[in-house]
Amino acid sequence: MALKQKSGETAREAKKRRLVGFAKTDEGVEANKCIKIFLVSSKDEVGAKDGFCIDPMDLNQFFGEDGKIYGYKDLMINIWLSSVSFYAYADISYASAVDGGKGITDLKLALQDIFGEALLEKIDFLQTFSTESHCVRSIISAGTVLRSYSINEDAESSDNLSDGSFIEHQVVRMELCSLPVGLLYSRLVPLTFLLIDGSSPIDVTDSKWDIYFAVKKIQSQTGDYDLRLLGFATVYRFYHHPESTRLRLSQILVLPPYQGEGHGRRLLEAVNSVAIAENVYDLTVEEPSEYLQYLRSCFDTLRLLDFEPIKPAINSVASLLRTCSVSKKSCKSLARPPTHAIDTVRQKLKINKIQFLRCWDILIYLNLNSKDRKIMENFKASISTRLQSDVFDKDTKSKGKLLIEVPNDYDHDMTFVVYCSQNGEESDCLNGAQADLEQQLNKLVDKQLEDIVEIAEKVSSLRS
Ligand SMILES: CC(=O)SCCNC(=O)CCNC(=O)[C@H](O)C(C)(C)COP(=O)(O)OP(=O)(O)OC[C@H]1O[C@@H](n2cnc3c(N)ncnc32)[C@H](O)[C@@H]1OP(=O)(O)O
Repeated sequence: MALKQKSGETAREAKKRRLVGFAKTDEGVEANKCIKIFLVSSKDEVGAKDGFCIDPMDLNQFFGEDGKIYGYKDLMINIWLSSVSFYAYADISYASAVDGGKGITDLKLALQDIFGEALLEKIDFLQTFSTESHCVRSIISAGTVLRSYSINEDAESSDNLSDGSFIEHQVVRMELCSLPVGLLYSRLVPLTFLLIDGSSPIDVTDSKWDIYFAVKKIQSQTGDYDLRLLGFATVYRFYHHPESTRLRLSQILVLPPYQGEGHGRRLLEAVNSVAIAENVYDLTVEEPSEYLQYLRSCFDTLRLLDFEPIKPAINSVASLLRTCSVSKKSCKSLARPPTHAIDTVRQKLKINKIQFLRCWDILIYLNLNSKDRKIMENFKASISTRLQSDVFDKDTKSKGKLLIEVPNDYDHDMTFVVYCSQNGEESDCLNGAQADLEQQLNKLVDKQLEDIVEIAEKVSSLRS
Protein backbone atom coordinates (compact mmCIF):
# COMPACT_ATOMS: atom_id res chain seq x y z
CA MET A 1 0.00 0.00 0.00
CA ALA A 2 2.68 2.35 1.03
CA LEU A 3 4.51 1.42 -2.11
CA LYS A 4 1.44 2.16 -4.24
CA GLN A 5 0.98 5.54 -2.60
CA LYS A 6 4.64 6.30 -3.16
CA SER A 7 4.48 5.35 -6.81
CA GLY A 8 1.25 7.44 -7.18
CA GLU A 9 3.02 10.51 -5.79
CA THR A 10 5.98 9.95 -8.05
CA ALA A 11 3.74 9.93 -11.11
CA ARG A 12 2.08 13.18 -10.02
CA GLU A 13 5.41 14.76 -9.33
CA ALA A 14 6.74 13.63 -12.68
CA LYS A 15 3.72 15.21 -14.38
CA LYS A 16 4.34 18.41 -12.43
CA ARG A 17 7.96 18.32 -13.42
CA ARG A 18 7.02 17.86 -17.04
CA LEU A 19 4.63 20.77 -16.84
CA VAL A 20 7.26 22.97 -15.23
CA GLY A 21 9.85 21.78 -17.73
CA PHE A 22 7.68 22.63 -20.74
CA ALA A 23 6.06 25.80 -19.44
CA LYS A 24 7.64 28.71 -21.38
CA THR A 25 9.22 31.11 -18.91
CA ASP A 26 8.21 34.73 -19.38
CA GLU A 27 11.18 36.45 -21.00
CA GLY A 28 9.54 39.83 -20.75
CA VAL A 29 9.79 42.62 -23.27
CA GLU A 30 12.15 45.58 -23.14
CA ALA A 31 10.35 48.85 -22.47
CA ASN A 32 12.34 50.47 -25.30
CA LYS A 33 10.84 47.95 -27.73
CA CYS A 34 7.13 48.31 -26.94
CA ILE A 35 6.69 51.98 -26.02
CA LYS A 36 6.34 54.81 -28.51
CA ILE A 37 5.94 58.44 -27.54
CA PHE A 38 4.32 60.88 -29.95
CA LEU A 39 4.45 64.65 -29.58
CA VAL A 40 1.12 66.10 -30.71
CA SER A 41 -0.24 69.63 -30.99
CA SER A 42 -3.89 68.93 -31.84
CA LYS A 43 -6.69 66.50 -31.03
CA ASP A 44 -6.64 65.15 -34.59
CA GLU A 45 -3.10 63.89 -34.23
CA VAL A 46 -4.00 61.67 -31.26
CA GLY A 47 -4.19 58.08 -32.49
CA ALA A 48 -2.30 58.70 -35.74
CA LYS A 49 0.86 56.58 -35.78
CA ASP A 50 2.67 58.73 -38.34
CA GLY A 51 3.06 61.75 -36.04
CA PHE A 52 6.27 63.11 -34.55
CA CYS A 53 7.84 60.31 -32.53
CA ILE A 54 10.23 61.22 -29.72
CA ASP A 55 13.44 59.25 -29.47
CA PRO A 56 13.99 58.96 -25.70
CA MET A 57 17.36 58.32 -24.05
CA ASP A 58 16.35 55.01 -22.46
CA LEU A 59 12.91 53.88 -21.34
CA ASN A 60 14.24 50.64 -19.84
CA GLN A 61 15.58 52.56 -16.83
CA PHE A 62 12.02 53.09 -15.60
CA PHE A 63 11.15 49.38 -15.62
CA GLY A 64 12.89 47.38 -12.90
CA GLU A 65 16.49 46.27 -12.78
CA ASP A 66 16.52 44.60 -16.18
CA GLY A 67 14.38 47.23 -17.92
CA LYS A 68 11.74 44.67 -18.89
CA ILE A 69 7.97 44.47 -18.72
CA TYR A 70 6.53 41.08 -17.70
CA GLY A 71 3.21 39.29 -17.99
CA TYR A 72 1.84 40.62 -21.31
CA LYS A 73 1.43 39.08 -24.74
CA ASP A 74 1.79 41.44 -27.77
CA LEU A 75 2.08 44.53 -25.60
CA MET A 76 2.03 47.96 -27.29
CA ILE A 77 2.10 51.26 -25.45
CA ASN A 78 1.55 54.45 -27.43
CA ILE A 79 1.90 57.63 -25.45
CA TRP A 80 0.54 60.92 -26.72
CA LEU A 81 2.25 63.95 -25.24
CA SER A 82 0.71 67.34 -25.93
CA SER A 83 3.17 70.05 -26.97
CA VAL A 84 0.44 72.58 -26.09
CA SER A 85 -0.33 71.64 -22.49
CA PHE A 86 2.35 68.98 -21.77
CA TYR A 87 -0.29 66.57 -20.47
CA ALA A 88 -0.05 62.97 -21.64
CA TYR A 89 -2.21 59.95 -22.29
CA ALA A 90 -1.09 56.32 -22.61
CA ASP A 91 -2.89 53.92 -24.93
CA ILE A 92 -2.01 50.43 -23.66
CA SER A 93 -2.99 47.36 -25.67
CA TYR A 94 -2.14 43.63 -25.32
CA ALA A 95 -3.56 40.25 -26.34
CA SER A 96 -3.51 38.77 -22.81
CA ALA A 97 -2.03 39.34 -19.36
CA VAL A 98 -0.81 36.22 -17.53
CA ASP A 99 1.69 35.79 -14.75
CA GLY A 100 4.37 33.68 -16.41
CA GLY A 101 6.49 33.40 -13.27
CA LYS A 102 7.76 36.96 -13.06
CA GLY A 103 4.53 38.69 -12.12
CA ILE A 104 2.58 41.21 -14.16
CA THR A 105 4.22 44.62 -14.38
CA ASP A 106 2.04 47.43 -13.06
CA LEU A 107 2.16 49.62 -16.17
CA LYS A 108 0.16 52.48 -14.73
CA LEU A 109 2.54 52.78 -11.79
CA ALA A 110 5.63 52.68 -14.01
CA LEU A 111 4.22 55.30 -16.39
CA GLN A 112 3.27 57.49 -13.46
CA ASP A 113 6.92 57.37 -12.35
CA ILE A 114 7.76 59.09 -15.64
CA PHE A 115 4.77 61.32 -16.27
CA GLY A 116 3.47 61.91 -12.74
CA GLU A 117 0.26 63.90 -12.60
CA ALA A 118 0.58 64.91 -16.24
CA LEU A 119 -0.71 61.44 -17.20
CA LEU A 120 -4.47 61.66 -17.85
CA GLU A 121 -7.30 59.44 -18.98
CA LYS A 122 -8.09 59.75 -22.70
CA ILE A 123 -11.23 61.84 -22.29
CA ASP A 124 -9.50 64.34 -19.99
CA PHE A 125 -6.46 64.42 -22.24
CA LEU A 126 -8.52 65.26 -25.32
CA GLN A 127 -10.24 68.06 -23.43
CA THR A 128 -6.91 69.72 -22.64
CA PHE A 129 -6.66 70.77 -26.31
CA SER A 130 -9.47 73.24 -25.63
CA THR A 131 -9.28 73.86 -21.85
CA GLU A 132 -5.47 74.26 -21.74
CA SER A 133 -4.90 75.70 -25.20
CA HIS A 134 -3.57 79.00 -23.82
CA CYS A 135 -1.84 77.70 -20.70
CA VAL A 136 1.66 78.55 -21.99
CA ARG A 137 0.58 82.10 -22.91
CA SER A 138 -1.24 82.69 -19.63
CA ILE A 139 1.83 81.72 -17.60
CA ILE A 140 4.78 82.89 -19.68
CA SER A 141 3.36 86.28 -20.71
CA ALA A 142 4.07 87.43 -17.14
CA GLY A 143 7.81 86.85 -17.63
CA THR A 144 10.59 89.21 -18.67
CA VAL A 145 11.40 89.11 -22.38
CA LEU A 146 15.20 89.04 -22.60
CA ARG A 147 15.49 88.93 -26.35
CA SER A 148 13.52 88.56 -29.55
CA TYR A 149 14.94 86.76 -32.55
CA SER A 150 14.07 85.24 -35.87
CA ILE A 151 15.10 81.78 -37.00
CA ASN A 152 14.93 83.08 -40.53
CA GLU A 153 18.43 84.49 -41.13
CA ASP A 154 17.11 87.24 -43.43
CA ALA A 155 14.61 88.67 -40.95
CA GLU A 156 15.56 90.79 -37.94
CA SER A 157 13.26 89.38 -35.30
CA SER A 158 9.93 88.48 -36.89
CA ASP A 159 8.50 86.69 -39.91
CA ASN A 160 5.36 87.84 -41.68
CA LEU A 161 2.86 85.17 -42.68
CA SER A 162 0.54 85.33 -45.71
CA ASP A 163 -2.59 85.79 -43.52
CA GLY A 164 -1.17 89.01 -42.08
CA SER A 165 -0.08 87.51 -38.77
CA PHE A 166 3.57 87.34 -37.83
CA ILE A 167 5.86 85.13 -35.85
CA GLU A 168 8.44 86.28 -33.39
CA HIS A 169 10.72 84.14 -31.22
CA GLN A 170 11.57 85.17 -27.69
CA VAL A 171 13.57 84.13 -24.67
CA VAL A 172 11.61 84.85 -21.49
CA ARG A 173 12.96 84.62 -17.96
CA MET A 174 10.86 83.70 -14.90
CA GLU A 175 11.31 82.68 -11.29
CA LEU A 176 10.59 78.99 -10.85
CA CYS A 177 9.21 79.39 -7.35
CA SER A 178 6.14 81.27 -8.58
CA LEU A 179 3.26 78.76 -8.37
CA PRO A 180 2.00 78.73 -11.99
CA VAL A 181 5.58 78.55 -13.33
CA GLY A 182 6.39 75.67 -10.96
CA LEU A 183 3.25 73.85 -12.14
CA LEU A 184 4.20 74.31 -15.78
CA TYR A 185 7.73 73.10 -15.05
CA SER A 186 6.37 70.00 -13.28
CA ARG A 187 4.62 69.09 -16.53
CA LEU A 188 7.94 69.50 -18.38
CA VAL A 189 9.82 67.21 -16.00
CA PRO A 190 8.84 64.02 -17.94
CA LEU A 191 10.57 65.50 -21.00
CA THR A 192 13.76 66.00 -18.99
CA PHE A 193 13.56 62.36 -17.82
CA LEU A 194 13.08 61.19 -21.38
CA LEU A 195 15.59 63.41 -23.16
CA ILE A 196 18.34 64.39 -20.71
CA ASP A 197 20.66 61.65 -19.57
CA GLY A 198 20.65 61.26 -15.77
CA SER A 199 18.23 64.12 -15.21
CA SER A 200 16.52 64.59 -11.86
CA PRO A 201 13.76 67.06 -10.99
CA ILE A 202 14.63 70.26 -9.19
CA ASP A 203 13.09 71.83 -6.09
CA VAL A 204 10.65 74.36 -7.50
CA THR A 205 10.09 75.96 -4.10
CA ASP A 206 13.73 77.12 -3.89
CA SER A 207 13.79 80.81 -4.84
CA LYS A 208 17.31 80.51 -6.29
CA TRP A 209 16.03 78.76 -9.41
CA ASP A 210 15.22 80.68 -12.59
CA ILE A 211 13.76 79.24 -15.75
CA TYR A 212 14.34 80.61 -19.25
CA PHE A 213 11.74 79.74 -21.87
CA ALA A 214 12.26 79.86 -25.64
CA VAL A 215 8.85 80.60 -27.15
CA LYS A 216 7.26 81.25 -30.51
CA LYS A 217 4.88 84.19 -30.43
CA ILE A 218 2.21 84.09 -33.12
CA GLN A 219 0.62 87.51 -33.38
CA SER A 220 -2.54 87.97 -35.42
CA GLN A 221 -3.52 91.14 -37.31
CA THR A 222 -6.09 91.89 -34.61
CA GLY A 223 -3.33 92.16 -32.01
CA ASP A 224 -4.25 88.89 -30.29
CA TYR A 225 -1.39 86.46 -29.85
CA ASP A 226 -0.50 82.96 -28.72
CA LEU A 227 2.72 81.53 -27.31
CA ARG A 228 4.15 78.11 -28.13
CA LEU A 229 6.85 76.60 -25.92
CA LEU A 230 9.94 75.53 -27.86
CA GLY A 231 12.45 74.87 -25.11
CA PHE A 232 13.66 75.88 -21.68
CA ALA A 233 16.71 76.08 -19.41
CA THR A 234 16.84 75.99 -15.63
CA VAL A 235 19.52 78.00 -13.87
CA TYR A 236 20.60 77.99 -10.21
CA ARG A 237 22.13 80.89 -8.35
CA PHE A 238 24.86 79.81 -5.91
CA TYR A 239 26.46 81.95 -3.25
CA HIS A 240 30.10 82.77 -3.95
CA HIS A 241 32.30 84.00 -1.12
CA PRO A 242 32.47 86.78 -0.03
CA GLU A 243 29.67 88.69 -1.72
CA SER A 244 29.04 87.33 -5.15
CA THR A 245 26.96 84.65 -6.87
CA ARG A 246 27.64 82.06 -9.54
CA LEU A 247 25.11 80.85 -12.09
CA ARG A 248 24.88 77.19 -13.00
CA LEU A 249 22.87 76.03 -15.97
CA SER A 250 21.33 72.80 -14.77
CA GLN A 251 19.02 71.59 -17.57
CA ILE A 252 18.55 72.77 -21.10
CA LEU A 253 16.08 71.20 -23.48
CA VAL A 254 14.66 72.12 -26.85
CA LEU A 255 11.59 70.12 -27.91
CA PRO A 256 12.74 67.62 -30.56
CA PRO A 257 10.75 69.09 -33.50
CA TYR A 258 12.46 72.45 -32.96
CA GLN A 259 16.03 71.27 -32.33
CA GLY A 260 18.75 72.55 -34.65
CA GLU A 261 16.86 75.81 -35.34
CA GLY A 262 19.02 77.93 -33.02
CA HIS A 263 16.79 77.97 -29.91
CA GLY A 264 19.31 76.15 -27.67
CA ARG A 265 21.95 78.71 -28.65
CA ARG A 266 19.56 81.61 -27.93
CA LEU A 267 18.79 80.17 -24.49
CA LEU A 268 22.52 79.87 -23.78
CA GLU A 269 23.08 83.40 -25.07
CA ALA A 270 20.32 84.75 -22.81
CA VAL A 271 21.73 83.05 -19.69
CA ASN A 272 25.16 84.46 -20.57
CA SER A 273 23.79 87.95 -21.02
CA VAL A 274 22.14 87.78 -17.57
CA ALA A 275 25.43 86.55 -16.05
CA ILE A 276 27.21 89.58 -17.56
CA ALA A 277 24.47 92.11 -16.77
CA GLU A 278 24.29 90.99 -13.14
CA ASN A 279 28.07 90.73 -12.91
CA VAL A 280 28.01 87.30 -11.27
CA TYR A 281 31.31 85.53 -10.57
CA ASP A 282 30.98 83.07 -13.48
CA LEU A 283 28.61 80.74 -15.32
CA THR A 284 29.00 76.96 -15.26
CA VAL A 285 27.06 74.11 -16.87
CA GLU A 286 26.10 70.98 -14.93
CA GLU A 287 27.36 67.82 -16.65
CA PRO A 288 26.86 68.99 -20.23
CA SER A 289 26.05 66.34 -22.83
CA GLU A 290 28.58 65.96 -25.63
CA TYR A 291 26.43 67.97 -28.05
CA LEU A 292 25.74 70.73 -25.53
CA GLN A 293 29.48 70.96 -24.84
CA TYR A 294 30.14 71.24 -28.58
CA LEU A 295 27.49 73.95 -28.94
CA ARG A 296 28.81 75.79 -25.89
CA SER A 297 32.42 75.64 -27.11
CA CYS A 298 31.40 76.97 -30.55
CA PHE A 299 29.45 79.75 -28.88
CA ASP A 300 32.21 80.72 -26.41
CA THR A 301 35.01 80.49 -28.99
CA LEU A 302 33.11 82.92 -31.22
CA ARG A 303 32.83 85.36 -28.32
CA LEU A 304 36.51 84.93 -27.42
CA LEU A 305 37.63 85.55 -31.00
CA ASP A 306 36.20 89.06 -30.69
CA PHE A 307 37.59 89.65 -27.22
CA GLU A 308 40.49 92.09 -27.65
CA PRO A 309 42.22 91.72 -24.21
CA ILE A 310 43.35 88.13 -24.91
CA LYS A 311 44.54 88.64 -28.47
CA PRO A 312 48.19 89.44 -27.54
CA ALA A 313 48.42 86.24 -25.45
CA ILE A 314 47.00 84.12 -28.27
CA ASN A 315 49.36 85.68 -30.82
CA SER A 316 52.39 85.19 -28.64
CA VAL A 317 51.68 81.48 -27.98
CA ALA A 318 50.83 80.86 -31.64
CA SER A 319 54.04 82.51 -32.83
CA LEU A 320 56.13 80.40 -30.41
CA LEU A 321 54.45 77.21 -31.67
CA ARG A 322 55.33 78.30 -35.21
CA THR A 323 59.06 78.22 -34.36
CA CYS A 324 60.81 75.05 -35.40
CA SER A 325 61.63 73.45 -32.07
CA VAL A 326 59.68 73.84 -28.87
CA SER A 327 61.22 72.30 -25.76
CA LYS A 328 59.17 70.11 -23.43
CA LYS A 329 59.53 72.77 -20.73
CA SER A 330 58.19 75.57 -22.89
CA CYS A 331 55.41 73.27 -24.16
CA LYS A 332 54.01 73.23 -20.67
CA SER A 333 53.68 76.98 -20.39
CA LEU A 334 52.31 77.24 -23.95
CA ALA A 335 49.46 74.88 -23.18
CA ARG A 336 47.77 77.16 -20.68
CA PRO A 337 46.55 80.72 -21.03
CA PRO A 338 48.26 83.26 -18.76
CA THR A 339 46.54 83.85 -15.41
CA HIS A 340 45.61 87.43 -16.28
CA ALA A 341 43.78 86.18 -19.40
CA ILE A 342 41.87 83.59 -17.33
CA ASP A 343 40.82 86.31 -14.87
CA THR A 344 39.80 88.84 -17.53
CA VAL A 345 37.76 86.27 -19.45
CA ARG A 346 35.95 85.23 -16.30
CA GLN A 347 35.33 88.83 -15.18
CA LYS A 348 34.14 90.16 -18.53
CA LEU A 349 32.60 87.16 -20.33
CA LYS A 350 31.78 85.01 -17.26
CA ILE A 351 33.44 82.00 -18.89
CA ASN A 352 34.86 79.81 -16.13
CA LYS A 353 38.46 78.56 -16.15
CA ILE A 354 37.83 74.98 -17.31
CA GLN A 355 35.69 76.10 -20.22
CA PHE A 356 38.23 78.78 -21.16
CA LEU A 357 40.99 76.12 -21.23
CA ARG A 358 38.91 74.13 -23.75
CA CYS A 359 38.38 77.18 -25.93
CA TRP A 360 42.03 78.24 -25.59
CA ASP A 361 43.19 75.21 -27.60
CA ILE A 362 40.70 76.08 -30.35
CA LEU A 363 41.79 79.73 -30.39
CA ILE A 364 45.43 78.72 -30.73
CA TYR A 365 44.64 76.15 -33.43
CA LEU A 366 42.77 78.81 -35.40
CA ASN A 367 45.95 80.90 -35.40
CA LEU A 368 48.16 78.14 -36.78
CA ASN A 369 48.70 76.73 -40.23
CA SER A 370 47.14 73.29 -39.81
CA LYS A 371 48.86 72.07 -43.00
CA ASP A 372 52.33 72.59 -41.52
CA ARG A 373 53.37 69.24 -40.01
CA LYS A 374 56.04 70.68 -37.69
CA ILE A 375 53.71 73.31 -36.26
CA MET A 376 51.00 70.70 -35.70
CA GLU A 377 53.53 68.47 -33.92
CA ASN A 378 54.38 71.35 -31.59
CA PHE A 379 50.70 71.99 -30.98
CA LYS A 380 50.02 68.33 -30.23
CA ALA A 381 53.04 68.20 -27.90
CA SER A 382 51.72 71.19 -25.94
CA ILE A 383 48.33 69.51 -25.46
CA SER A 384 49.94 66.22 -24.53
CA THR A 385 52.20 67.89 -21.96
CA ARG A 386 49.24 69.57 -20.31
CA LEU A 387 47.12 66.44 -20.25
CA GLN A 388 50.05 64.47 -18.87
CA SER A 389 50.49 66.85 -15.97
CA ASP A 390 46.73 66.81 -15.37
CA VAL A 391 46.47 63.01 -15.41
CA PHE A 392 49.58 62.25 -13.34
CA ASP A 393 49.47 63.51 -9.83
CA LYS A 394 53.10 64.60 -9.59
CA ASP A 395 53.18 65.04 -5.83
CA THR A 396 51.82 61.64 -5.00
CA LYS A 397 53.91 59.98 -7.72
CA SER A 398 57.09 61.20 -6.08
CA LYS A 399 56.01 59.47 -2.90
CA GLY A 400 55.55 56.17 -4.73
CA LYS A 401 51.90 56.71 -5.58
CA LEU A 402 50.37 57.07 -8.98
CA LEU A 403 46.94 58.52 -9.59
CA ILE A 404 45.38 57.03 -12.68
CA GLU A 405 42.13 57.80 -14.46
CA VAL A 406 40.41 54.70 -15.80
CA PRO A 407 37.21 54.41 -17.83
CA ASN A 408 34.44 52.46 -16.14
CA ASP A 409 31.22 50.64 -16.85
CA TYR A 410 29.01 53.03 -14.97
CA ASP A 411 29.00 55.87 -17.43
CA HIS A 412 30.82 58.25 -15.10
CA ASP A 413 33.43 60.25 -16.97
CA MET A 414 36.30 58.62 -15.14
CA THR A 415 37.21 56.60 -12.07
CA PHE A 416 40.47 57.24 -10.25
CA VAL A 417 42.73 54.47 -9.01
CA VAL A 418 45.75 55.08 -6.77
CA TYR A 419 48.66 52.65 -7.15
CA CYS A 420 51.16 52.56 -4.26
CA SER A 421 54.61 51.01 -4.39
CA GLN A 422 56.56 49.73 -1.34
CA ASN A 423 59.48 51.88 -0.08
CA GLY A 424 59.25 54.22 -3.00
CA GLU A 425 60.30 51.47 -5.46
CA GLU A 426 58.16 51.18 -8.53
CA SER A 427 56.72 47.70 -8.81
CA ASP A 428 56.07 45.84 -12.08
CA CYS A 429 52.43 46.59 -11.54
CA LEU A 430 53.24 50.29 -11.40
CA ASN A 431 55.28 50.10 -14.62
CA GLY A 432 52.48 48.22 -16.34
CA ALA A 433 50.00 50.80 -15.17
CA GLN A 434 52.26 53.56 -16.45
CA ALA A 435 52.45 51.95 -19.91
CA ASP A 436 48.68 51.70 -19.88
CA LEU A 437 48.44 55.30 -18.89
CA GLU A 438 50.66 56.38 -21.76
CA GLN A 439 48.41 54.55 -24.17
CA GLN A 440 45.37 56.23 -22.65
CA LEU A 441 47.08 59.58 -22.80
CA ASN A 442 47.77 59.20 -26.52
CA LYS A 443 44.12 58.30 -27.11
CA LEU A 444 43.01 61.27 -25.07
CA VAL A 445 45.28 63.64 -27.04
CA ASP A 446 43.95 62.29 -30.36
CA LYS A 447 40.33 62.68 -29.21
CA GLN A 448 41.03 66.20 -27.96
CA LEU A 449 42.62 67.14 -31.28
CA GLU A 450 39.63 65.74 -33.16
CA ASP A 451 37.25 67.88 -31.05
CA ILE A 452 39.41 70.98 -31.49
CA VAL A 453 39.48 70.59 -35.28
CA GLU A 454 35.72 69.96 -35.44
CA ILE A 455 34.86 73.08 -33.43
CA ALA A 456 37.51 75.21 -35.17
CA GLU A 457 36.06 74.28 -38.56
CA LYS A 458 32.50 75.03 -37.40
CA VAL A 459 33.55 78.38 -35.93
CA SER A 460 35.42 79.32 -39.12
CA SER A 461 32.37 78.47 -41.23
CA LEU A 462 30.12 80.57 -38.96
CA ARG A 463 32.45 83.57 -39.29
CA SER A 464 32.88 83.39 -43.04
C1 LIG B 1 23.21 70.47 -18.73
C2 LIG B 1 22.28 69.68 -19.61
O1 LIG B 1 21.09 69.92 -19.65
S1 LIG B 1 22.95 68.42 -20.57
C3 LIG B 1 21.66 67.93 -21.65
C4 LIG B 1 21.42 68.86 -22.78
N1 LIG B 1 20.11 68.62 -23.35
C5 LIG B 1 19.82 67.55 -24.09
O2 LIG B 1 20.65 66.73 -24.43
C6 LIG B 1 18.37 67.39 -24.50
C7 LIG B 1 18.22 67.08 -25.96
N2 LIG B 1 18.90 68.10 -26.81
C8 LIG B 1 18.42 69.35 -26.88
O3 LIG B 1 17.45 69.73 -26.25
C9 LIG B 1 19.12 70.31 -27.85
O4 LIG B 1 19.71 69.60 -28.88
C10 LIG B 1 20.20 71.22 -27.17
C11 LIG B 1 19.58 72.02 -26.04
C12 LIG B 1 21.36 70.40 -26.63
C13 LIG B 1 20.73 72.19 -28.25
O5 LIG B 1 19.66 72.98 -28.72
P1 LIG B 1 19.36 73.19 -30.28
O6 LIG B 1 18.28 74.16 -30.39
O7 LIG B 1 19.18 71.85 -30.90
O8 LIG B 1 20.74 73.78 -30.79
P2 LIG B 1 20.92 75.07 -31.72
O9 LIG B 1 20.18 74.81 -33.00
O10 LIG B 1 20.62 76.30 -31.00
O11 LIG B 1 22.48 75.11 -31.92
C14 LIG B 1 23.17 74.17 -32.60
C15 LIG B 1 24.05 74.78 -33.65
O12 LIG B 1 24.39 76.15 -33.40
C16 LIG B 1 25.78 76.33 -33.64
N3 LIG B 1 26.24 77.56 -32.94
C17 LIG B 1 26.82 77.67 -31.73
N4 LIG B 1 27.07 78.95 -31.45
C18 LIG B 1 26.64 79.67 -32.51
C19 LIG B 1 26.62 81.06 -32.82
N5 LIG B 1 27.09 81.96 -31.97
N6 LIG B 1 26.09 81.44 -34.00
C20 LIG B 1 25.59 80.53 -34.86
N7 LIG B 1 25.58 79.20 -34.60
C21 LIG B 1 26.10 78.78 -33.45
C22 LIG B 1 26.33 75.05 -33.16
O13 LIG B 1 27.60 74.85 -33.62
C23 LIG B 1 25.33 74.05 -33.72
O14 LIG B 1 25.55 73.81 -35.08
P3 LIG B 1 25.63 72.38 -35.82
O15 LIG B 1 24.98 71.32 -34.98
O16 LIG B 1 24.92 72.64 -37.10
O17 LIG B 1 27.06 72.14 -36.02
